Amino acid sequence: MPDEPSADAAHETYSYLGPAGTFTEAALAQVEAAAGRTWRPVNNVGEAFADVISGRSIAAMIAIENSIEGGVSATQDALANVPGLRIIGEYLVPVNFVLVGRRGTTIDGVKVINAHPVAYAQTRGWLETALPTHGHIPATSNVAAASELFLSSQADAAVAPPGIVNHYDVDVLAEDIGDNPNAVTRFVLVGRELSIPAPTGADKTSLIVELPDDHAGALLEMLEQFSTRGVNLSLLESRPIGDALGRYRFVIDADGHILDERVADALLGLRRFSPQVIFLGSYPRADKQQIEFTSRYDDEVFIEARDWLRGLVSGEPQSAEASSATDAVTGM
Ligand SMILES: O=C(O)C(=O)C[C@]1(C(=O)O)C=C[C@@H](O)C=C1
Repeated sequence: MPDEPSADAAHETYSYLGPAGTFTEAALAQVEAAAGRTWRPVNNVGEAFADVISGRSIAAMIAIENSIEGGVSATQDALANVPGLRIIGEYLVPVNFVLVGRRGTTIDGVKVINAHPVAYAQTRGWLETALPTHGHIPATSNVAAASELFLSSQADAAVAPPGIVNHYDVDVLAEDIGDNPNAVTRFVLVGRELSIPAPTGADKTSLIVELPDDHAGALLEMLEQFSTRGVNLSLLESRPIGDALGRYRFVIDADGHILDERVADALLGLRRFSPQVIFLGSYPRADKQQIEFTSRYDDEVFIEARDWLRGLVSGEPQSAEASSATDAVTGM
């Protein structure tokens, strides 16, 4: 089987949305373990995840959220539908864009533009003002948008990362065309490794959760699983499940790590409540911001409460000193 990658080769390979020069490649450049390894450019999220599942690559770097456009739906849907994937790290890349054309193109001659849909959404305001009658052809990545200008593309120009001039012989027709100069894209490194990185105190847990049969308050009940354990959410997005109109799953990022008692307890609550909970991983936050929560959700409070229950069940006499787990732990 000539196509079968050797275990060593897979161990050496990281997949990313290519070709070279994409923002995804810039995210992969932040991964220390990927330095000096093979970087395999792919055309879409499905191909990247197939590499990981088949063992061709040890991990894949994938865009998951943009500060302007929101969640990258192709990634969220693939994470919901491809079993066996785990997020092992997150990375942030500031994004801004230029408009480029083949040598000699002038901006007045631009009628049709190649652009990745997420990049197009981030430059739409500028394009609608500068080129109000333009047409748009979607591209598989920002760099592919520019490279296609040299194939049989109908487009006159492309939305691309500023570094594109290092890869292709193009004229820059306009700079800084992003609608928001502070735009950032969040990327995740996805692997198959089921062991969970140790907690750092600045972690995130990603989940996909379905609601039980349609009933009033179901979404509120799901959110209560977090709020009653003092767990803050940094992302909550709905995506259609796809089997019928009006059925949604929820993509969730919760502050904390599965080894934090309050997060583990929220997961137990979700598991009892929801017909499907997909655990995508607990991993260090890119911004390294420590998670803050009130002391009544400390690990020790959960542990003391469990010990108390165990004591009751095994017939131990109750201590009169503290009346609740929080009091016992905080000495209040
Ligand atoms: O085309 C690229 O450069 C990418 O890395 C892909 C991608 C994305 O998939 O969202 C990444 C960042 C930008 O926000 C737009 C496109």
